[in-house]
Amino acid sequence: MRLIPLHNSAQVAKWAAQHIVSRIKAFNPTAEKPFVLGLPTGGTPVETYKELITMHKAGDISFKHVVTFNMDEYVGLPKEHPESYYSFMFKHFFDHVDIQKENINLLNGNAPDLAAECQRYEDKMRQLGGVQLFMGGVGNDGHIAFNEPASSLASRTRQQPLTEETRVANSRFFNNDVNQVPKSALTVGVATLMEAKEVMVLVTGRNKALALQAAVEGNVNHLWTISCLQMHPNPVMVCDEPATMELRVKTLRYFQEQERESITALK
Ligand SMILES: N[C@@H]1[C@@H](O)[C@H](O)[C@@H](COP(=O)(O)O)O[C@@H]1O
Repeated sequence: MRLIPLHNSAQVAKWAAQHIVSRIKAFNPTAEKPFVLGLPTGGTPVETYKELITMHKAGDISFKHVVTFNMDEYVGLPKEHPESYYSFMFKHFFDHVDIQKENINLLNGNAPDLAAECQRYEDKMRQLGGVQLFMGGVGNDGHIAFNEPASSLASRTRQQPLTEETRVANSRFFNNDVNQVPKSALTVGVATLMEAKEVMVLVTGRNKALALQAAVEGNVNHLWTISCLQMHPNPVMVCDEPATMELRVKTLRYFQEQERESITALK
């Protein structure tokens, strides 16, 4: 596992955006061979999307041959609702870059057959040769995408009930009214994420410190689904200082030493 310990969330956004851009460039995508990028929502990645937009506007990167798959979507929330993940993605990213509309994939939380919708999503990812890089965030309780505690580590894309903790955390986007937060979501599974060539998770803020500890120092455990990354061949966690508060000094020093070059290379 790589852990990139940075000072603040602005640096996390910069590092993550530069990493995505360098992966896309190295892949050299074309219409026939697009780069498949997995994307999250939430407060954490907003700054990274801003950095990507800045780099795009500066002419550093094109998303023309990038195909995206979002991690999750609420069930039953109209897609035009300002807090649907569909609306989020257009507002914070898609509307500002040159991605082609037909290359955008989001789960439809209003599909008449939700199981079929999840299968369609899995099939489409596979047809495109799988995800090259999946970016994610993490919930306070260590969930990745909407793989809530005790999700099977072999789970695939499916409907998942949301825990009270997650609904309370996300009520900040719904006028602080937990009753407005949908009770379930469609989410890619842990096993779906594990098939991506690389998984990059952004972890910022003191409230993510226990999740980061579980991911890096804990055992692989379905109660902290983020810990699945320990079994992934190519995971990278990018974090700020407050998120490292629960790590052992020795753990943190190890990664600071290990990643010195990549940290100093940050422009
Ligand atoms: N389904 C999303 C996750 O994908 C996200 O990682 C998490 C943390 O969000 P935030 O970045 O707002 O803390 O929230 C939601 O539950």
